[in-house]
Amino acid sequence: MSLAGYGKIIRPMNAGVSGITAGIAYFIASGTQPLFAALLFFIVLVICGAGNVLNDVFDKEIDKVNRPDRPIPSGAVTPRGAVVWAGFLFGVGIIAGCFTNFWCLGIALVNTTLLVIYAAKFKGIPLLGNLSVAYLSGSIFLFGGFLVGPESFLVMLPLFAITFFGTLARELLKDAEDIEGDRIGGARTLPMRIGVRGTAVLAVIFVLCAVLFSFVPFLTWGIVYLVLIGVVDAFIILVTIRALGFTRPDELSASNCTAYLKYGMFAALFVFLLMEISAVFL
Ligand SMILES: CC(C)=CCC/C(C)=C/CC/C(C)=C/CC/C(C)=C/COC[C@H](O)COP(=O)(O)O
Ligand SMILES: CC(C)=CCC/C(C)=C/CC/C(C)=C/CC/C(C)=C/COP(=O)(O)OP(=O)(O)O
Ligand SMILES: [Mg+2]
Repeated sequence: MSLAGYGKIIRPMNAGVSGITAGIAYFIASGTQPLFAALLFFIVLVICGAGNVLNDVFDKEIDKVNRPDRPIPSGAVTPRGAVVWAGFLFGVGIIAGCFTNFWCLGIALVNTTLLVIYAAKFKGIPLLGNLSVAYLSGSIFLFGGFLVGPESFLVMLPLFAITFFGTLARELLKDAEDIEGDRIGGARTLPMRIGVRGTAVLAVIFVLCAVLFSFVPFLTWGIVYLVLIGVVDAFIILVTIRALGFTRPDELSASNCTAYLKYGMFAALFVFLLMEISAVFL
């Protein structure tokens, strides 16, 4: 057992970027209090981290095949220790959520419940697991906006849609990479039914939906945003179209398409941040 393992198992990059996303959403919704943004960052960091930990607990058999280097299959963290760690993080996140408002606390409770159900059940149900993670990612924008108030919903909706469809595409491609391990672990995923190529076609369709929604914020942020997000969109489309050329999970894994797609998603978040900074300071 290692303390580093308890840090690694929360997937600090994903949890940290998810937390930063909540802060960006708060300022996009016209929030002005940095302390509130920090509170949102912290809540998403610990709840997302808890979800990642619990995911690895339920995936320990699958990860022995797909990701043997992860903390639980590698022995750095025991399953029991991970369950306690996830419970602690969820508890801290919900308690911190009590210092927000009714809407944010509601989302925190719903997302905590969904993360548990996803790890235990939905992940093994074709498409339902993917839709759950896509909603969870998109909900970060709603969560950040709702601290300003429910009137932010329409402003955050396009950002929710961009994130929902972008994450949905990536989740499907990740499942296409993991077909062998998921089959051993007893999970039933959409790529098992439609194959790698069919999954890539769906991923391209969902990425194109995300790209279409990514043009909506042009109405607020103007031509500079359109140029920057256009470059990011082009990268994301090219990376996803590349997946069409593969028919086997190992080919798709070796291409690093899902990693590049994540970097493209992070680049999109950076464009949102840049636009918000320029709107406030320039
Ligand atoms: C077309 C376009 C502009 C798309 C961009 C969509 C967008 C802004 C996505 C941001 C998504 C987001 C909030 C990401 C935060 C961190 C993250 C990757 C969350 C989802 O993680 C679930 C995933 O299954 C974790 O897997 P892995 O990364 O392999 O550990
Ligand atoms: C808005 C609030 C309060 C919380 C939401 C915070 C979250 C969870 C946002 C992002 C979505 C996310 C990171 C979900 C975590 C669950 C997860 C790790 C899904 C992927 O699991 P698998 O399908 O097993 O794939 P892996 O191979 O990566 O384990
Ligand atoms: Mg997993």
